[in-house]
Amino acid sequence: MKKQVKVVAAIIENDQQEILCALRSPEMSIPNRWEFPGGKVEANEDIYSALEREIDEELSCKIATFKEVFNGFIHEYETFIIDLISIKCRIVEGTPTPSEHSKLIWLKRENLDSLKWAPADIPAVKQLIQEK
Ligand SMILES: Nc1nc2c([nH]c(=O)n2[C@H]2C[C@H](O)[C@@H](COP(=O)(O)OP(=O)(O)OP(=O)(O)O)O2)c(=O)[nH]1
Repeated sequence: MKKQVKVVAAIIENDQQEILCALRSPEMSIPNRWEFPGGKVEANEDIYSALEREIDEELSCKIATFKEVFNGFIHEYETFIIDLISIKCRIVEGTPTPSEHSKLIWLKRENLDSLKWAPADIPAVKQLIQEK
């Protein structure tokens, strides 16, 4: 049976209504695809604290999360099943600086579909494009 992992992803919007997009590096799983930064929720961790921890580790900055899920989607990859939970956030301290990702870019909603997203992210991307 495939393992199911619970992953939280940050939809970080800046004052110019742009969204932070992160490119997975060639060394990561699902290489060279764009995603919303984040990672796996650990046992006994709530989704919001998990996201704050992941963003601190991956991007060296602090976020505040909206305490609601923007989009939840279960996607079956070849080797595992992902329960991807996307949550809107804003930066409260520091500037996002990549440590694992190849690149970070800020994009207006209408340009989000120009990127090659990780398959599990597509519903969240579509919802973002449609919401305004
Ligand atoms: N952070 C994040 N991960 C995503 C997204 N979409 C998506 O399919 N994923 C996948 C990629 C990874 O397999 C997994 C997240 O794991 P992770 O970012 O903690 O990476 P990891 O190094 O612990 O995982 P792995 O490479 O060992 O599989 O979810 C997304 O938008 N954000």
